[in-house]
Amino acid sequence: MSAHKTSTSPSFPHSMLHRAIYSTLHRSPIRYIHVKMLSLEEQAKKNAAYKAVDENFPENAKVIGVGSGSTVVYVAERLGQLPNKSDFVCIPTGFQLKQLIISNGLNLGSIEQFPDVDIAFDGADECDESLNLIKGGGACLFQEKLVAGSAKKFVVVADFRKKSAALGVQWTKGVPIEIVPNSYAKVTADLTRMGASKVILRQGGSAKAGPVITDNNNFLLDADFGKIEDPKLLHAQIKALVGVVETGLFTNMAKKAYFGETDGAVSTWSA
Ligand SMILES: O=C[C@H](O)[C@H](O)[C@H](O)COP(=O)(O)O
Repeated sequence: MSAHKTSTSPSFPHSMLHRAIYSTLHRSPIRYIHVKMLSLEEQAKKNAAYKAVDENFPENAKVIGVGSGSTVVYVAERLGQLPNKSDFVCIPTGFQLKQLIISNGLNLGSIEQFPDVDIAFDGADECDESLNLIKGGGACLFQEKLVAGSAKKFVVVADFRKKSAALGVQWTKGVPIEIVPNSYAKVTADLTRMGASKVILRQGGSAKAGPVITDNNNFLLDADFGKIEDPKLLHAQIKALVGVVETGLFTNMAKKAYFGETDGAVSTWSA
């Protein structure tokens, strides 16, 4: 399935913004003004998120799914600016968004209370032109799939770095796989037999000694399969392993993807 692509002019070109602020500062007697500048990547995330919300928020929507990561921060921000924000509830996909929903003055709900989601917005670690995704770089893949799978429409928001010719090409950390903790040795061996060149039990690094624990009290494996020719088949094979809760391969789920570009434009891919 080939994707339909569009690109729109920037509504607020990044370089123009920089030039305007630079010249204002140099003409001003007050030289030391604190200006919050977004990096190119952050501005791209924000542009994509704002446009995705503006173009897709359904009229009279009551239940909105909001995923996890650094890009959906701007989705929550935009939702919080809507004049009708008291008319809908937002369903988070993890602890991070629960807090952001509250801090943006939005109504917080749960997927147990509201299993029929009108639309879900979420980021991605990698997206191909058929809108297959790798997700889970932030350890939230299970609840993300639960919410996206409950939504009438699933829209991806990302910056230019996430576009890829095929999964496993741009994102080289491996496919995130959520597993029941005591199955990690068995599932690691299974994945290696299936052809993974490297399987890593994700660690908390300097923030935590030992493995990352997901919001569902599970572990994560990152399994490197190189370039993934058939994401749907690979997902089915991994999912069939005893111990696997969910994979970070999202296939046939997203309807549209918004990418913030380096020049301030937003391009889209459609399924
Ligand atoms: O588990 C995390 C999620 O799948 C994120 O949506 C994904 O990692 C993308 O995050 P970001 O928007 O920070 O690139």
